[in-house]
Amino acid sequence: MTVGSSPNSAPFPVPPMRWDAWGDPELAAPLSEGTSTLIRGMLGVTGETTLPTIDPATVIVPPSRLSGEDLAALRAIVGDDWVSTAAVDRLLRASGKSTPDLLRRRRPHQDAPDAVVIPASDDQVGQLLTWCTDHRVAVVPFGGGTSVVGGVDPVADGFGATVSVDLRRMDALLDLDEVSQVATLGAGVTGPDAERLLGERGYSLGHFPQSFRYATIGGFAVTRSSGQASAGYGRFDDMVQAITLVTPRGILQAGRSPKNAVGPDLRQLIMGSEGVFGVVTRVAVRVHRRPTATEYEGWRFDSFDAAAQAFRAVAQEGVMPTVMRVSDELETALNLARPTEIGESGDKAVPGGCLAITTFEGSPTAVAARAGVVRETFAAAGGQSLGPGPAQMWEHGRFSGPYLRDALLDIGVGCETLETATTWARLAEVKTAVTTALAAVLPEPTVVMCHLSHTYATGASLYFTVVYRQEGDALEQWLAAKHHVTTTLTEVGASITHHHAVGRDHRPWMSAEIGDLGVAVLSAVKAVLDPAGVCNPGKLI
Ligand SMILES: Cc1cc2nc3c(=O)[nH]c(=O)nc-3n(C[C@H](O)[C@H](O)[C@H](O)COP(=O)(O)OP(=O)(O)OC[C@H]3O[C@@H](n4cnc5c(N)ncnc54)[C@H](O)[C@@H]3O)c2cc1C
Repeated sequence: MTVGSSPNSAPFPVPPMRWDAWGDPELAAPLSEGTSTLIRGMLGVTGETTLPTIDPATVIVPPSRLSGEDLAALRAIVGDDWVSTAAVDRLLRASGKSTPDLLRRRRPHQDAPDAVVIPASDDQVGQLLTWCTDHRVAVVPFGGGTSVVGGVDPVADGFGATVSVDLRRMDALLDLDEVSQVATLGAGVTGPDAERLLGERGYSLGHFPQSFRYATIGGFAVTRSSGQASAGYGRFDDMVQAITLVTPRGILQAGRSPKNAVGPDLRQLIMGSEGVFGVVTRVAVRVHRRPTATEYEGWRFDSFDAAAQAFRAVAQEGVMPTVMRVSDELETALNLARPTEIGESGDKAVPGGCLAITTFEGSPTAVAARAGVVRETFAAAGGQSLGPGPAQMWEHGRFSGPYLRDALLDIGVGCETLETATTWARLAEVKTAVTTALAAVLPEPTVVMCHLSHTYATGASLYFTVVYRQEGDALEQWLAAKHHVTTTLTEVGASITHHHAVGRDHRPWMSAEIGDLGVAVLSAVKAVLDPAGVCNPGKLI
């Protein structure tokens, strides 16, 4: 079955998103001639990419393995209009958006779920899970499809077919408790819709991952996402008050008060479950009054080590900005904190040093007090204030970085990100280990840049961007590098992921991270909730 028309004219379109690249086609821009020449020269790229993009009309998607009777049964559950086997709909939900995903999208034969099914209620999700259990069909929950770890790949794993269960009809603000500042949102609400729905009532969620425009409340919860404002508002798993999971065995409802002592916290079991225990249909989250004041300040530090010490001092003092982020020397030199200026000659205000940015949101009094404490700590640690400009510019361009990756792939340059977390005591060692591991397996010169943007009292996440010359089979080249660097992370005792989650890609290292007993515990929970194993096979455990 060929796609035959643009995936963007699908019967069930996703928010404007290229099927074979990141984001809104309207916002994608090719690299300027100057930038392209600079990067190719820097990395020694001479030829064209080994994998050019392909015409969607020539893409071949296997026919659906579901029979007419199967589809009639699915339609009886969710309604006639909410089941599709159109190749375009299936293709739009066939993978996430990692670099390996985008490289696979440059091939004519594509794997895809056998149908897209869009339920509207807990009851419909429950009926779907029962039908899929009885008919040996795998279920892949789908939020925004922004997974970068193979989380939405249509893995059949011994089942007769796969269905993509898209949560987009669960898109409402179901409740807002203004006294407690807790909002209950449907799992399919996207980042912008959450801000719009809450904004109309004077509130904000404050969760802004770089995938904000597409990713959903359910996706944030089950991947334990961390947004750019994690310093001020916390990770998504810090915000969750209650969560509803529909499983093949029934509904698991967890959380009825901010904290309790009722045995292990089942909310934590559902968060991070990545669809393997069932489908999250709604989440109650802490929200904030919309800020009435915002302050921005950029800083220069002599080195990444000096900046990391300043960040540690701030986190351990406990008075945090809303956003706190620092680029290492290389990322600063290449302007990656301000993607709209990439390829220009680096930040002249921070020659040889590192650019840090802070923003503060809240009431004018709270903002002034927090900014004062942070300013004092940064200055004492050798930071030099650059005024509001750099932080405002970062905020302006903060969602545009991922578009660059597709432009780089088009000129034969590989680009991918990876992340980890460790303690402050091991931060420098882990940063060096990752950089060395990538340089050892990718062609010389490979550029490995790093930033800190999720900071805690006891440690931080390190986020790396890798840019390298593609050689041979571009997909195999990156998979080999990723394998080597993930193994290195386990060897140096750092986490295999801080917020990208496990999915299919990190699954082989789960025993190294949580031990065989840890994997057995999660498998036992799955056996209880999903005895037939239909929920997202091949992911997490
Ligand atoms: C360019 C880019 C930037 C990114 N930036 C960030 C970032 O800053 N911070 C961050 O944390 N992550 C980031 N990510 C990763 C990704 O956006 C997150 O993992 C996000 O939380 C996934 O949400 P989603 O709705 O798109 O989920 P999907 O990609 O649709 O699904 C992710 C996983 O969750 C499962 N799932 C989805 N919804 C449900 C549900 N309702 N019930 C049960 N299972 C479900 C899926 O089966 C899959 O296993 C980025 C990704 C990209 C491509």
